[in-house]
Amino acid sequence: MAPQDSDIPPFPSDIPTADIPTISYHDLLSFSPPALQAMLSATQGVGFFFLSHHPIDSDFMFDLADALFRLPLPEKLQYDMGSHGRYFGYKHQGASVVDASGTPDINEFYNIPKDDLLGVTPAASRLPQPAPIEDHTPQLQQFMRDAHAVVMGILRALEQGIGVPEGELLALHRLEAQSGDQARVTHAPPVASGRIALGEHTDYGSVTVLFNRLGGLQAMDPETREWRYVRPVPGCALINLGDALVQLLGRRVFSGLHRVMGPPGEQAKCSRHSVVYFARPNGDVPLKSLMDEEDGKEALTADEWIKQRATMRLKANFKGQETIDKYRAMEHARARENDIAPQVVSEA
Ligand SMILES: O=C(O)CCC(=O)C(=O)O
Ligand SMILES: [Fe+2]
Repeated sequence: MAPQDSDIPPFPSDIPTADIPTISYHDLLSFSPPALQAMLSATQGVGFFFLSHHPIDSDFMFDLADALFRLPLPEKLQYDMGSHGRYFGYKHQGASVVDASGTPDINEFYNIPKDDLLGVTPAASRLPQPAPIEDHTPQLQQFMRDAHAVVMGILRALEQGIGVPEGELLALHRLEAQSGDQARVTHAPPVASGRIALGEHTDYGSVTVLFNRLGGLQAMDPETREWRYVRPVPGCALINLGDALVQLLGRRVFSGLHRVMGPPGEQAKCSRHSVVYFARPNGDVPLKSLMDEEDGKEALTADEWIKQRATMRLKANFKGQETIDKYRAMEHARARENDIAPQVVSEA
């Protein structure tokens, strides 16, 4: 199935790639002014930054993904996310669409709930998990705690950089409170470089922590509106912000528009896994700006928002361009098209 690190063909050196800065986690934790400034420009521009010097071990998650996706399809379908009301479990290939005309996707993925793994959900309500997940429970718990801690570090740096009163964002993202946080593993079989494996989207939550070994991810350049491959940086996590956080911060930052294509060059021969931690606000948090006057509009809670966004691309709910347009404008590229400028952010 997916190749080991050592036998992955190199990412081609002759294709244009997205211009994504690398920022040290230590520098964000110490509020280094250049690091805060780099984070703000990235989250108001391309929407992504690489994070070096972080403590998260993601290697075992690639092995877990291999074991999980190798299970026979009928077994995976026992955990299908369509079978209960929560956005957790297995999404099979073709369950979502990648474009306005309804082309099916070629990614399968599996969402693992933070609340079930860390005991926030009462035992009787936890979802059953397949053996590869059960077998890795302690490591997964550690992965979730470490990824969540890194997200808290990023949120603290954003508070500092944007001028949110200290602790306000952190209080809405408590590890021990109910939320839609999840770890995700994905799998795409070898696909030609020009084919879309996962359609263009912004993430729904607060902060996404992504690990890639193979190319395939593309980010939209907000200036040129062109898609650019993201070259994975070994040892770094790739960070982007989601629409829930954009709303909490009154659009002072944006979520990066991205999609997954067949990997470039020689890498197109390989099966591809990615590993993700999606951090979201606690479920009952209303998604309205923490920093602006009340506009009197009823705000959705984080749980309501995630549910709407997460299910919009499932084939059963998808109504073409109408569905895509309804959830637009949190991302920079689209915001520019609609002439929404980022709000001014205080110098870090
Ligand atoms: O596979 C990747 O590199 C990105 C996956 C992604 O964008 C997602 O799962 O939301
Ligand atoms: Fe994504």
